[in-house]
Amino acid sequence: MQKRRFVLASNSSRRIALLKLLGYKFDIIPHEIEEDVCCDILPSDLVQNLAFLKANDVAKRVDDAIIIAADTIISCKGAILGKPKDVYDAKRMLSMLSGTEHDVLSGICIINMPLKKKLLRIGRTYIKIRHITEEEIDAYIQTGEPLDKAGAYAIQGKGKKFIEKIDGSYTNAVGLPLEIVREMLNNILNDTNA
Ligand SMILES: Cc1cn([C@H]2C[C@H](O)[C@@H](COP(=O)(O)OP(=O)(O)OP(=O)(O)O)O2)c(=O)[nH]c1=O
Repeated sequence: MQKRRFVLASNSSRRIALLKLLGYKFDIIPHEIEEDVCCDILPSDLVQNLAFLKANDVAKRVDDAIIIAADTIISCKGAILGKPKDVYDAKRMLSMLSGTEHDVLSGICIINMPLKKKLLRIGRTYIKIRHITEEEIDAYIQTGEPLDKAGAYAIQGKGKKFIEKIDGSYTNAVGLPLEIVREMLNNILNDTNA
């Protein structure tokens, strides 16, 4: 049987670390997509579309492989939050999220190039954030942690102190729902033609 090559289309150190936990050997080829978090689309459609664009971007640059990509956004009171543009945007996001509840959505796309098949799934985690004072927001932004995270916080980092409640997959909030990815990869490996 032809040896399958797995590729993670990501630059995220968190996604790389999470995928390693599943025990698969994989190459890392960062996508080159400019993510545009627009608001005239359902959050669930947006996050899956972005995950597909990332996987498809790398699929154009490799021979037959199984490509995994993901995208994570925050959906809060009708607003969609991606990564902050700058420290001011990070402050806007954290002020909006302070004292509220919201969903973290991660879209997963796996392209099985040998079979020309595409799998799309979505993970959803409910998060409740306590009230955060302006001084705490400014101090948190100073750490730099918020600047490359959707919603300008990291549940797995210094941002954990703001989290009042988590309902659902922790790894989904970090950016790669392992339960879902494991199931998708098992489906692909069980696919007799793969
Ligand atoms: C909500 C939340 C997001 N994040 C991260 C996950 C993602 O890396 C990032 C959202 O940005 P994404 O655009 O999903 O991903 P990325 O640009 O970091 O990486 P790539 O597109 O190359 O795969 O926010 C956390 O690390 N912790 C959290 O609690």
